[in-house]
Amino acid sequence: MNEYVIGVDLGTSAVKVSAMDRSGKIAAQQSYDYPLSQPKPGYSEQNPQDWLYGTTIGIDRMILKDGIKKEEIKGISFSGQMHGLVLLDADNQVLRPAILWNDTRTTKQCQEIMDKLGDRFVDITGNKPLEGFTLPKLLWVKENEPEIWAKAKTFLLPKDYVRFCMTGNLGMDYSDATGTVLLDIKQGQWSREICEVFDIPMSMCPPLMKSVDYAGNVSASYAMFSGLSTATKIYGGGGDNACGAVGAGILHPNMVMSSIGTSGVVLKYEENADVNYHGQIQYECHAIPDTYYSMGVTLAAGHSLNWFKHKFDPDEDFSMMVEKASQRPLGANGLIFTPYVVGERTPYADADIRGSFIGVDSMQDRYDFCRAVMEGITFSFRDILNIYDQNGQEFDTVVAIGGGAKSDFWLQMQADIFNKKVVALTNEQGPGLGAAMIAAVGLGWFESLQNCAKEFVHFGKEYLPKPANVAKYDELYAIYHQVYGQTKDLCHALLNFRRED
Ligand SMILES: Nc1ncnc2c1ncn2[C@@H]1O[C@H](COP(=O)(O)OP(=O)(O)O)[C@@H](O)[C@H]1O
Ligand SMILES: O=C(CO)[C@@H](O)[C@H](O)COP(=O)(O)O
Repeated sequence: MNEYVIGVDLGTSAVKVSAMDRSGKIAAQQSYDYPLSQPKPGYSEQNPQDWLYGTTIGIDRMILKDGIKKEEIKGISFSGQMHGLVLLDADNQVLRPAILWNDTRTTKQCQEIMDKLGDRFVDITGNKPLEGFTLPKLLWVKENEPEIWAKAKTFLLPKDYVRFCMTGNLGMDYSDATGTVLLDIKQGQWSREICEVFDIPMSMCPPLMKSVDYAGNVSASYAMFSGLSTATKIYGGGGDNACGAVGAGILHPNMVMSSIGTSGVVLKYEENADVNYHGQIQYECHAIPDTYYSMGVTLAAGHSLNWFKHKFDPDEDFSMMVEKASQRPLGANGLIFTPYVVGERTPYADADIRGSFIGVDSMQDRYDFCRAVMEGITFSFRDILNIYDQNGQEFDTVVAIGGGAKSDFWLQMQADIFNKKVVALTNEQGPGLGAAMIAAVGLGWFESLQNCAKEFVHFGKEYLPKPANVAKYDELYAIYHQVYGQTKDLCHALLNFRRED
């Protein structure tokens, strides 16, 4: 009989499920899209039931279409979009739509956190409070929806909700728990001090577990709903960037991951909890027990390109649009784009900044605009790499994952803009692969994630920087880098104008 582990990658645009055999070979992959609701500027919500249905349909399609037998599914684990707030009542029913990582309604609550705890907050959590994180969202609900807050008994993150529906057991792993900014990162416990200062009952915080910990078997009720077997074991899983790093083989400090998903991430493996970036970038527990990672986040990386495609080029296939953009000259005929279409996180923690096209000329066409969008997203990653440079952090290889890594052209652009070697995986599904690896280690197929990586992670093509392009991009980046400072006041004024309506 074949034996498989399934990695569930619960993304923002879709859930992607991957079944891997013991040798790390992909046996089947399915995905299922779900909607994102943005009812007001800065709001971003999803319905947790959509995640559950999407995941179940994805796994069922593997059984029905790809010939995977339910008895062959030995273990399942998760990679989840981080920070999103799922509130449950005393009967563990969902109280309101989930407020997602890219929702920026909580500027006031972030300010309140800094006013009350300041640097002490960064000491405890390793992070500054930013709009995307979970604690400010809890405080927002408490202040703005007191009737919902009164009923709230537990909070979970997106993938924890799906795991709960599968097993009937509540829990959260450390890698995702750091992203709530309620975890004391050095002690590895929920912070009593933060809970007390903000009057959050400790009982709302779910039990903590390691990513590779056993979380329960498929429950009888979920087996009935999904057709899965109750013999299948479920493991904790991790935040999508921790899982992406595992799946991308980022297991040493000399390697960096770049991920172009809905968000964009530049991530570095860190060996201990003491490295201090003073909240300039995020600091999180890794899915690998007792290790950490740091990362900077572009709020709208793939989302900017997706936005551009759907609004201005809806009928064209994604790959074709990108292919035509690759034929436009480097620098898109003098057009620069800043990807702040939903605000920004790193290096500018600014929920009210918005994107710009600078240098619009009547000779440019839509593919110049598309190319400028891709270049602008990649420049925003260079802004994050600069923070590592300023902190004296050295690395020589960038492993690229996410939907953006499907494009050869974008991978070469990353090498040219970063002036580093960029390596792709043979399969761009890094987070799903990381989640499957967590299940494989949980089941005892491998002693550690590092050992599993030797079998499961396969690097593909390498992209080396082309010196002529590096020089041109250096020149362009110097201009890009000024756009934030020069458009900030204008963007804030325009957003205030919208808010007056
Ligand atoms: N063929 C392609 N070439 C370049 N970028 C692509 C392509 N297909 C998708 N993308 C980008 O990848 C993004 C989705 O990445 P993905 O990792 O699947 O996101 P998430 O995990 O957040 O749901 C899209 O928004 C788009 O910008
Ligand atoms: O907010 C963060 C990390 O802090 C995001 O990276 C989310 O975790 C969403 O990821 P994708 O849907 O883009 O993969």
